[in-house]
Parts: sequence; structure tokens; C-alpha cells
Amino acid sequence: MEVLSQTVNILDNFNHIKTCKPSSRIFTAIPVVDFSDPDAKTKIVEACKEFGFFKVINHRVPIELVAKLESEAVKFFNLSQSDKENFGPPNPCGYGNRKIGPNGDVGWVEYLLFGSMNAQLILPGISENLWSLVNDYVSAVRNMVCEVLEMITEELKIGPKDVLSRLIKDEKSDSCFRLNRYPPCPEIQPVNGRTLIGFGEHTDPQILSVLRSNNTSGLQICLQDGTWVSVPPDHSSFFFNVGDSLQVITNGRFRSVRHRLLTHSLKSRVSMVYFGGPPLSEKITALSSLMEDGEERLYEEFTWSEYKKSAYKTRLGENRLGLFEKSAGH
Ligand SMILES: C=C1C[C@]23C[C@@]1(O)CC[C@H]2[C@@]12CC[C@H](O)[C@@](C)(C(=O)O1)[C@H]2[C@@H]3C(=O)O
Ligand SMILES: O=C(O)CCC(=O)C(=O)O
Ligand SMILES: [Fe+2]
Repeated sequence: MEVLSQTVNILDNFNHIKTCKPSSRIFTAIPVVDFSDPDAKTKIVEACKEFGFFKVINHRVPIELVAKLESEAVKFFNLSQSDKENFGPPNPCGYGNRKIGPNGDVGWVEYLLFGSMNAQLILPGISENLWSLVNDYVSAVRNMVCEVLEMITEELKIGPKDVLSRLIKDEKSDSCFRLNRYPPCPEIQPVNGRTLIGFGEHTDPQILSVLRSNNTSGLQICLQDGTWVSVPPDHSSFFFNVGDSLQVITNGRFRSVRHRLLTHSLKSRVSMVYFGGPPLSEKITALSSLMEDGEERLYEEFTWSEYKKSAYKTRLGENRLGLFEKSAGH
């Protein structure tokens, strides 16, 4: 009887979360950008065009800071469920469990979402220690993102130097930060060879996002031909995702990368993701300095606030930019 009720509980846990047939293809061609390489800026631009995704090594973010933040995040996730629920629900920021966003999406994940206020990342009620580690980490990662955006500007010859980096350096930048924990999920793995989705497929709406995880696999990206490939984890590097806004700013030259997270059967995955977004009032449109003679803008101009509002009405996996394509008749 006890075993039966446990089984029912387990199935109850899973039957509302999507599964998928995992692709066994490992992404061996992953673009790796070495910050100490003089060709770094060319590699970044090539990777943003081809994949909307690359990995950065030899960055200058202190590895001890990353380790401290990870261990503080794990301490938080090890609290009792009711203690964690005190920090929820996650709108606009706070603790969330399984429910992702406001439109019915679910995943095998729990998380803490921090929002921006006066150039800082905040989550009301969170411990001073976690708050200050998050802010130290985010300011180091933000500097790295600014360097990347300035290398892009230089390579594309679309000066002034800070034309992109100013968007996230601005103290009104609407960036956010997320700590995710994907518990191991042994029970469901053998079912029809399908795997439970930790975080469903989507693109990030902002300009650039930076993902760092422990050494547990699960991240997959979608290539231009529609195949899903697994990205081998690397806890000492950072993975960059081009977001929808950068796709618009570059008039489609860069592509926002579709990605998803699959659960691991035995190991817990802990990730930290910084989403570099512009100020709410910022107009998002293709940069004039980039446009060639006679080139048309692919998207209607919108403010980040308009895009964000529209994005938060969509399901996670939707093509949110589709609504702003010129041909969509706006
Ligand atoms: C279903 C949703 C969750 C999300 C807001 C949305 O309505 C659509 C975009 C989602 C996303 C994806 C990237 C980031 O994780 C996130 C914080 C963001 O800015 O857009 C999430 C949103 C969320 O979890 O609230
Ligand atoms: O947790 C991860 O590794 C990725 C999560 C993600 O894509 C997101 O939070 O937008
Ligand atoms: Fe994402």
C-alpha cells in the first residue's frame, strides 16, 4: 500500500511536466572564445551569427566568487520547502518551484529570481550574504558582458564603442538574475527512453545572457537546421546566449539561440544566469550604423518595456519576436 501510494505520488510529480526524446549528439563544434586571444572579437561575431551561442574561457571573473555563490545557493535550496516558499511566488522576483512564468509552463526545476532596482539585483527578504554575493558576481559578469559587447562593436565597426554596452551599464538597465536547481530525477529516465524537461525550450528576450553551471550536463541548444545538441558542462567557463533584443539590434545578423534543459538521472544541476537587459524606456531597433544601403528593418521598433510586456503574455516556447516581424502586419 505504502509503495503504491509512493508510486502514485511520483507519477503525480511528473505527469504535468513535458518529456522529450533526448538527442545523443554532443556539440563538439562549440565556439570557444579565449579572452586572451587577439582574434577573440572575430570569433565572437562568427559565433553570434552561426549559433547565437559561445563559451568564454580565460575570463577574469574570480572563480572563488563563483564557488562561494554556488555554495550559498545550495544552502538556500537545502532549506525546507516551507522556508523556501516564504520567498515566493516569483513575480516579479522571488522563489519558484516547477512553475515557470505566468502562463502555465512547468519544469523539473526550482529557482530564485532577482530583479533590478537602482543598478542592483534585489529579492526582498533574502539573506544579506546571498544578496551581496549575487551583486558582486553580477557586477563581475556585467563587466565581462560589456567587454564582449565592445568587442562586437569594434568587429562590426558600428561605433561609438559603447553603443551596445551602455544599454546594460546604464543604472536603469532592466537586467535580472536567476539561480536554478534541477533535482536529480531517477524514476522517470527509463520511461520509453524519454527524459523529463527541466526548463523547456525558449529564447531569452534580453540582449545577452551568461550562464554558468556546476559540472552536471543537461543544457542543449538548437542548431539552425533544427537539431538539438548537448553542450558538455564546464564549471570554470561561461556560456553566452544571444537574446531576442540583440537579434533585432543587429537586424537578424545575430540569432537568439533556442535552448532547453533536460534533467539528469543522478546528479543535481545548479546554474546561475545573468540576463543583460536594456532600460525599460530604451527603443529597440536595428542600428543605423549597421544597415547597408537599401537594407530594410526586419522588425517594428519597440521599447524594451513593450517587448517585455508582450513576452510575459507568451508561453515559454513561443517565437515571441514573430509578433514584431514587419511581415506580421503591425
Ligand atoms: C513563460 C515565461 C517565463 C519567462 C517569462 C515568460 O512569459 C516568457 C519568457 C521567460 C523568460 C526566459 C528567460 C529568463 O529565464 C526569464 C526570467 C525571462 O526574462 O524570460 C524567463 C521568464 C520567467 O521565468 O519569468
Ligand atoms: O539553468 C540553465 O542552465 C538554463 C536556464 C535558462 O535557460 C534560463 O533560466 O533562461
Ligand atoms: Fe534561457
